[in-house]
Amino acid sequence: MSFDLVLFGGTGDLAWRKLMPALFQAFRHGTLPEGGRIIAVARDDLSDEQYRSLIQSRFDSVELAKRPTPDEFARFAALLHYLRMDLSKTQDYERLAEALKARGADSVVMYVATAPSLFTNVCEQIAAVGLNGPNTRVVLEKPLGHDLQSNQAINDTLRRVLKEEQVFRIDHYLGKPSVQNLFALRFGNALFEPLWRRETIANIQITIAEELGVESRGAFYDQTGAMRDMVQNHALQLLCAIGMEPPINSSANAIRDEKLKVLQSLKPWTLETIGQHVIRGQYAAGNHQGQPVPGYAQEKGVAPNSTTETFVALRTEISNWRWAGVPFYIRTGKRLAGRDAHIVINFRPVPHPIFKTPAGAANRLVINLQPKDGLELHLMAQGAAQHQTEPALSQVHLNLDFDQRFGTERVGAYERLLLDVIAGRLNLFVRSDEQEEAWRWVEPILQYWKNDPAGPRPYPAGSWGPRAASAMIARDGYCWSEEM
Ligand SMILES: NC(=O)C1=CN([C@@H]2O[C@H](COP(=O)(O)OP(=O)(O)OC[C@H]3O[C@@H](n4cnc5c(N)ncnc54)[C@H](OP(=O)(O)O)[C@@H]3O)[C@@H](O)[C@H]2O)C=CC1
Ligand SMILES: O=C1O[C@H](COP(=O)(O)O)[C@@H](O)[C@H](O)[C@H]1O
Repeated sequence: MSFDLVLFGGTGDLAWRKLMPALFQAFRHGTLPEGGRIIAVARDDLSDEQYRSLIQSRFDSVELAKRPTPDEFARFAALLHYLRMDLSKTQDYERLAEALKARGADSVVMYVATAPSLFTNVCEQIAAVGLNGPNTRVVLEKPLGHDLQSNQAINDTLRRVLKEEQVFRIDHYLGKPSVQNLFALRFGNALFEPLWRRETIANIQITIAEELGVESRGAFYDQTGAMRDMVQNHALQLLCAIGMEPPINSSANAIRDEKLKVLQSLKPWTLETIGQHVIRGQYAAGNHQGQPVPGYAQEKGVAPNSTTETFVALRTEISNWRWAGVPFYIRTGKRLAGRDAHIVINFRPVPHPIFKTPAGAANRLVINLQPKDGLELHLMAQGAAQHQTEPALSQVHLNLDFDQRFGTERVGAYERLLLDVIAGRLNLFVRSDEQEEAWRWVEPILQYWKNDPAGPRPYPAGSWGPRAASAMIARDGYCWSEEM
């Protein structure tokens, strides 16, 4: 099957850091279909050879195991081409159309890795030159819009020029092997299903902690913040994977239908619940791996008086029969104490204890997403022979390490997602209604913050966020995983 992959934004940060390394890995693994052509598009005046040299030099900063040998790069480079285009100019799309139509590949993937402000224009222009036929797939990066209204406007444009099944909205968390294992855990095993409900589960915690700050993306991030950057998409997708009903089959729409229902069932916000259950923070100067680091407001591209949040912790509920009354906590932030994404399922304690147990002890399933990838099941056990009249139990855990079991060379998120787009598989992409529902749910919080003079709470870089996040969960009688 021949394909053309047009990479709008071919000289940008995402293309260098994520997409090219992922395409090379697919090439190395022999999974990139034969007969492919990758056409990078940007405004610089470059020849194919100059573009290939640029890409080759960028591979020097890729970890050694993922770096091509000269021979591998020479073969990979033969797929790379460059087309100079200004995406705001109609006439430039004619040249693209000529290049693509002359070849007539079986499928054409348009990966729009440029500023979000160009998304709708690119899609309209593609259609205007007749490149929106059934063999075209358009990949759109996040963020798709800034709020519900702008997201709906983008989706309206997309609907006018493309069919929903031609649109691949990326959420790269769905491409992570650890997140796919979450679906495998729930829907490939019968063991947990009877326990996966309000009667047995006390609360669920989703943490996506980042150790890094905003790096070189300060100007972008300052307009975005953690709610739009991480909660509206990645964190809510994880919540859907945990909370959804088993889909009727593994088709994209069956999975998306169930995720949509979870989003529609999220407890609506009131001013009172936002005030009590949503904590926003911003990192102040602190430490990163023993070295002092500046606060967020001192980062390049960030306004010195910025009120953008770099941390969010919140409590919500899924209002349906399975989950009514079970708190779901979400927490994400930059410059936290470690890079650690995991989900904790805290089961209820035994109803009638006959053993002495550590305070607050109960079964717990920890789903490690990154950097560890695996499962930990925490159980109670009696250790060495006991002579007390009242036997005491301690906590032990079964530990399943997927990196050890399957190796760390598993297909990475962008590699998997790119291969899926080329093959036309939509399962790991987000449908417009899901995305709109997620925006609808975060919207009242964004509005509330606009009028909240208090601003985000400072937290020292290298900590676990503002103390108010611990106080919020403590009001329910629980604590975050690192305090357990
Ligand atoms: N970088 C990241 O880690 C992530 C990025 N994203 C999203 O990916 C997208 C790209 O981000 P990123 O790579 O960081 O952005 P960059 O600013 O680094 O790159 C933008 C790219 O678009 C090109 N471009 C901009 N304007 C035009 C134009 N008018 N005509 C032709 N090309 C143009 C630029 O080339 P030139 O200006 O030379 O023409 C460049 O290649 C954004 O939507 C971002 O939100 C999402 C998740 C993570
Ligand atoms: O989408 C984004 O994700 C990254 C975190 O991704 P990860 O795969 O490294 O966990 C985040 O740093 C970035 O701000 C956000 O735009």
